[in-house]
Amino acid sequence: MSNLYKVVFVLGPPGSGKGTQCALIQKNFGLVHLSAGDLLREEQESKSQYGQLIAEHIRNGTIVPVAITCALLENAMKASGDCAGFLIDGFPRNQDNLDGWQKNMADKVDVKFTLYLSCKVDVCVSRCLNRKQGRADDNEESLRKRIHTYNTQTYPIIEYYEKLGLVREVATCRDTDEVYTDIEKIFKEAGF
Ligand SMILES: Nc1ncnc2c1ncn2[C@@H]1O[C@H](COP(=O)(O)OP(=O)(O)O)[C@@H](O)[C@H]1O
Ligand SMILES: Nc1ccn([C@H]2C[C@H](O)[C@@H](COP(=O)(O)OP(=O)(O)O)O2)c(=O)n1
Ligand SMILES: [Mg+2]
Repeated sequence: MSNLYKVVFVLGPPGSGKGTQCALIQKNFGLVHLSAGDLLREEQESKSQYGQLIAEHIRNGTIVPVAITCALLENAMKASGDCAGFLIDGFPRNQDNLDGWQKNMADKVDVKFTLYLSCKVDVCVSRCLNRKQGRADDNEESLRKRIHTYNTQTYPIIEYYEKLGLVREVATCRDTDEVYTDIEKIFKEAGF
């Protein structure tokens, strides 16, 4: 048991605060934050053979095939050395992600729970439009597609983990520090 990687998945709509809260959890609990979206953007910017495919999925708000994303996550986990565990942000985002993860990673990890950051769509959209990170997908058209993908493909994954009793939900339409106070309790209760 002890040499399995501890994993917490972090899911929620675009702009719900996954990256913001993961940075705080990483700092205070020593878990390593791995954002699937960030890893895909880095892969796209390197001279990857998948660069164009990744760019198209990001702009269209659709989900990159799991073989690419899961390999990036596994490589990042192997490269990170000893840590309290991993916060896997923005994954698994659809059934293909989940199937690929179960096939390749299920016997190497101990999934503790899924942190579900819930937030109203209008708040999420306005946060993304004001994010100012120069992202190709923080525009109204891409956001409409990303929200559609979230509702039709990602939310069912949250429901899957809910049925297993593995979802911890935190409402994020509040100040960052109020949200984090609730998250901190959840991680303490889980023994981190
Ligand atoms: N609780 C909050 N209140 C107000 N703004 C927030 C809050 N959490 C995050 N933000 C801002 O909203 C934007 C999206 O947050 P981010 O953490 O990147 O979300 P996600 O990774 O879920 O898309 C960022 O500009 C961030 O600074
Ligand atoms: N598991 C994943 C995660 C992200 N992606 C792609 C498609 C997503 O719309 C983009 C951006 O994801 P990211 O998690 O960075 O976006 P948000 O933080 O939710 O705003 O990356 C993916 O294809 N597969
Ligand atoms: Mg993010």
